[in-house]
Amino acid sequence: MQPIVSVSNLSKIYASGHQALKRVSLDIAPGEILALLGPNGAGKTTLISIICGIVNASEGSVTVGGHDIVSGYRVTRGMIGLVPQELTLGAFETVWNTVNFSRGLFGKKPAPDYIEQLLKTLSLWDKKDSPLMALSGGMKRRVLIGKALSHEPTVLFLDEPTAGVDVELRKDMWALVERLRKSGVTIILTTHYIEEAEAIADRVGVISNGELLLVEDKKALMHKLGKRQLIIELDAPLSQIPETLVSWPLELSSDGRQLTYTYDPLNTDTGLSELLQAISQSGLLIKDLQTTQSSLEEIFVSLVSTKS
Ligand SMILES: Nc1ncnc2c1ncn2[C@@H]1O[C@H](COP(=O)(O)OP(=O)(O)OP(=O)(O)O)[C@@H](O)[C@H]1O
Repeated sequence: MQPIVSVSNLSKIYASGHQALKRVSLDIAPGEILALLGPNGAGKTTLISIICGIVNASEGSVTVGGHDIVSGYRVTRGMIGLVPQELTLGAFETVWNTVNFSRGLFGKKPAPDYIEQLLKTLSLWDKKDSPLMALSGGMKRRVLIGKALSHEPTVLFLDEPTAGVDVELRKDMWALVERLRKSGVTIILTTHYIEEAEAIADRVGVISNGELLLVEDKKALMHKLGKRQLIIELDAPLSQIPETLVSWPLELSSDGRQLTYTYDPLNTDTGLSELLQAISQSGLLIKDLQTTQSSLEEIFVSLVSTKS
């Protein structure tokens, strides 16, 4: 399938001499949710800003829907909706007027039915006549999304959509992103929150120091890089690991009640059966067993730290 957004060898050196992007290449498939994950200053906003035509690239090229973003700026900008990081809204205008006005800026004919549907999707319909200053922070964020979607773009960029938002609202936002995807919009979001990428993305891109370290299917990434641990809770505490088990890479907890065995779930031979047999042969009684999978956060931290 042809990518909806294609970024090729993109570099950006700001006038200050700072290189914010280093030869980034990335294809985004129609209808996917891609999360760009990276620490402060990694280059996420710079990447989005170039694709949206707000910042010029120093090198490389980008196409949106097959059109070059420089020579075909009007077409590509019309295909894109951008929700910026900051809340930049007037105070006295109503929700209805704000969103309709944004549509007009793209030279689109009024479409009250579409805007009504959009405001309903965003749970803003009952606020359509409210002035923006009367809205909560979460509602204002949704108005920004409404503005970004007012001209019916096919690609939506969300720059840190849930920064500074409480947990409940964050979950609402995730549900909203899923609803938007179902309506056929491709979504690219930047985030510092690993759990956000874990919760909603199909693919995850990790940016650090202007470099795209990887872009991978979220599940495959967690599967590939994730280690699993078997935690064995013992019936009685141990002061040390018994002789018969010292050849196993086991860790004993400080209270002597837990043994932890770390293994690679992708290995055909995880050693689990043999380990459990050896434990039973050594006379230890097992009270409980549990396994844990390392999270995207651990994977992310280890990736970024090995590269810096
Ligand atoms: N106009 C500019 N002039 C000079 N340097 C800039 C400019 N804009 C951004 N930078 C620098 O480029 C780097 C990347 O910034 P960018 O805003 O793209 O990062 P980010 O990943 O979006 O960070 P954050 O998560 O904090 O928003 C940073 O070091 C930043 O200071």
